[in-house]
Amino acid sequence: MERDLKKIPSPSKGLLSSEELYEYILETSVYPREPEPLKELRHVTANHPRALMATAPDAGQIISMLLQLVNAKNTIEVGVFTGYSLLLTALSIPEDGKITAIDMNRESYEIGLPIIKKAGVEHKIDFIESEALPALDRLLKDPSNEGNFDFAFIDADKVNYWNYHERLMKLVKVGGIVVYDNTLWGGSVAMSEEDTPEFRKQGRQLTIEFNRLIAADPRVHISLAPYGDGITICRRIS
Ligand SMILES: C[S@@+](CC[C@H](N)C(=O)[O-])C[C@H]1O[C@@H](n2cnc3c(N)ncnc32)[C@H](O)[C@@H]1O
Repeated sequence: MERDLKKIPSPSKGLLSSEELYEYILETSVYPREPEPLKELRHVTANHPRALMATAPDAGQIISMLLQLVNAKNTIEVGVFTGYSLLLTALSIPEDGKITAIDMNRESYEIGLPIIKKAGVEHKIDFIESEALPALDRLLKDPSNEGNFDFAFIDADKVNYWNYHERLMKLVKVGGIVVYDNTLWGGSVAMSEEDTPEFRKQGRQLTIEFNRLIAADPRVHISLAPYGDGITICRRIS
């Protein structure tokens, strides 16, 4: 029997006023337009014990639109997991586009890889199994990489977001876009310390600090948008 992949639950990260409202957005606007390979990858990832790590489909939809709006061809991804955001990037950039995808865990990438191959987009991906900071520093050692990227998506360890940002301000061209995931951290950024569940406390502090720094950074225009777990869209302006 054919599975109805539209029905796989994507848990709300709690930012909207009700689960029903989030479901409404997914059911009316996201799932009907989600490419089949992405549905399949979302389904495969749903069985993973850390399935919640995957980029939310509604965030994916706007990221795909941004990629196409800026005609992104050469992109960076930090934090691949099973590859939802990676596959959506690969499906959104042209045939000769390239994604430098960095994750220290190749095992999870391999869960999604058969679907990426079946979708015919593996040739666009250069997967680097590494800690992200040294990998970005290696890219920066080659001067031809400076300003050579049109787009970057960052979805890894929050403790390094500002370190990634400093490197991306050299790698991504002026006019290019950098998107940071989880910048509302389950809504905890607006909670008091006492009301914040223990497991969210450290991420909350790191996210608040990152949001403060990026809001004061004159090198970028920004928009913190409540898709998924919150995404901050930056456009490099200098
Ligand atoms: C939230 S998940 C990424 C989700 C992914 N964007 C998706 O759509 O499924 C975070 C990923 O970052 C990776 N990661 C965490 N810290 C890292 C680091 N310092 N260097 C490289 N990868 C890291 C983890 O291995 C994990 O796969």
